[in-house]
Amino acid sequence: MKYVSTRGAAPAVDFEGALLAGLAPDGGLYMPEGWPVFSVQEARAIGSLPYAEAAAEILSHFAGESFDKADIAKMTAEAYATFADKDVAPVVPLGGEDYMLELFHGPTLAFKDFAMQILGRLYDAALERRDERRTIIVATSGDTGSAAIEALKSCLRVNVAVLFPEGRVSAVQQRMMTSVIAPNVMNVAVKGSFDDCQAIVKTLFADEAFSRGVRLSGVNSINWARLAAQTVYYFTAWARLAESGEAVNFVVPTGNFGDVFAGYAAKRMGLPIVKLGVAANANDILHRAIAQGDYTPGAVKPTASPSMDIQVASNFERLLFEAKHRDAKALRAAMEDFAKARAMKLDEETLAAIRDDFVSDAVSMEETLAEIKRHYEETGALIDPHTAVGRAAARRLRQMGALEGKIVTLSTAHPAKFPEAVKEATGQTPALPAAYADLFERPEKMEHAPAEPDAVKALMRSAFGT
Ligand SMILES: Cc1ncc(COP(=O)(O)O)c(C=O)c1O
Ligand SMILES: N[C@@H](CCOP(=O)(O)O)C(=O)O
Repeated sequence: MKYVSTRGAAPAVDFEGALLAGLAPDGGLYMPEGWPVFSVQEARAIGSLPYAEAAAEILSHFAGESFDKADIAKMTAEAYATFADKDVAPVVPLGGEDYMLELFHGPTLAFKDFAMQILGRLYDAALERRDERRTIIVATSGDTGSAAIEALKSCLRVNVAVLFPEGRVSAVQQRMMTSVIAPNVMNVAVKGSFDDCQAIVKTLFADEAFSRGVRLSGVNSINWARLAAQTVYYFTAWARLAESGEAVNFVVPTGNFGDVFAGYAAKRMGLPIVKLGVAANANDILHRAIAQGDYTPGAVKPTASPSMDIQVASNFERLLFEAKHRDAKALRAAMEDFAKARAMKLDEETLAAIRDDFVSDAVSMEETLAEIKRHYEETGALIDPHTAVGRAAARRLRQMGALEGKIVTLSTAHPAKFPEAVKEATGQTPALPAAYADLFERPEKMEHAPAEPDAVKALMRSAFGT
């Protein structure tokens, strides 16, 4: 299996090349040259396997010649043994045709662990056999950072620099990153938004001398291997629900458009999905893009669901690539115009292609808190604010008739990562799992930087001696 850049000006690479590169050298994102396609029977057989085996099956299709299936199976067995729930990604009925897919049972309590626990092991194996090192840069709005640190902190061949927006992640999220004190890990509190952090990452990739010098790599969802691993839970959830092979809907709380794009990939791989619901918070650029064709970022607004406080969503480029029939030249021009104008209007053909697969909604902060309260009163269970955005959107999309039949909402984080919002909504404080009981007694270590690439470069050079 080969991987091509969405901007068409970089050579195709194999899975290992895409994994270790993160971003393509032309600034584009790698995409599989073609989709592996399964019949409904095959999808059911894969989705009904124990989670780690389903993951090995799907990932081996993406990995091609890069990794042996047996090696991948060993990695997935180890990776998902770190999860607290025996089902790894349990599906919880909510009544009627509504379900929740719980994705927060991994070591850092958010869905990012599903892919990151695999990526750490793939990096280890690839760098060991190449006898190479990499410097990994991560932009985070709170969850990717801790998942990456947890997965990579004991990789001997990588250094990890994590950029997070100062004061814009929850206290638990921050501590889960900054309390890991290891020689190959550096946390940087950046004065700015997540978009500023993500823009610095892309600038450093584009800086050829720096990027080549430090052997830069990235494990944000720009990295195709992240999305490949995230397709798996769509298969296992569907197999549990669709007794007669019928199609179901998924509603996905969305920020960088990675998780919902993994759902789209699953659909392209033959999984019967009616629609994918994009649930945004007040940073509603993706809802405006899908509903009105207007992809124009505003200033990032702080909300009760901080991990989704994102305007420029990296993976939207992957969707545009597909919607424009993989016309990389046209997309490259569109992305260059977008970089200059900070606005993009989607043409009718592109919009129609997107609307074949997606519906969308945006949920305000008041609605998010009201949803946490409603869910608690109706079920006795606490949900985190990102999940609440998904549930509120799912209910509204059903009421409007935009979604019919079974709806699975992705529950993307543990409520204890966002105790302030949950308490405000319900008066209850969700308890952190035992592994984090002393989180606030642990020492913290972090650097501080303005939202400037040169400042981050200097910190990376001094921390890692590169
Ligand atoms: C808890 C949580 N939910 C939802 C999202 C949105 O996921 P994505 O960025 O893949 O759209 C994120 C991060 O972005 C997150 O951390
Ligand atoms: N919500 C994310 C933002 C980065 O997303 P990614 O999926 O591209 O890594 C976070 O928690 O950091």
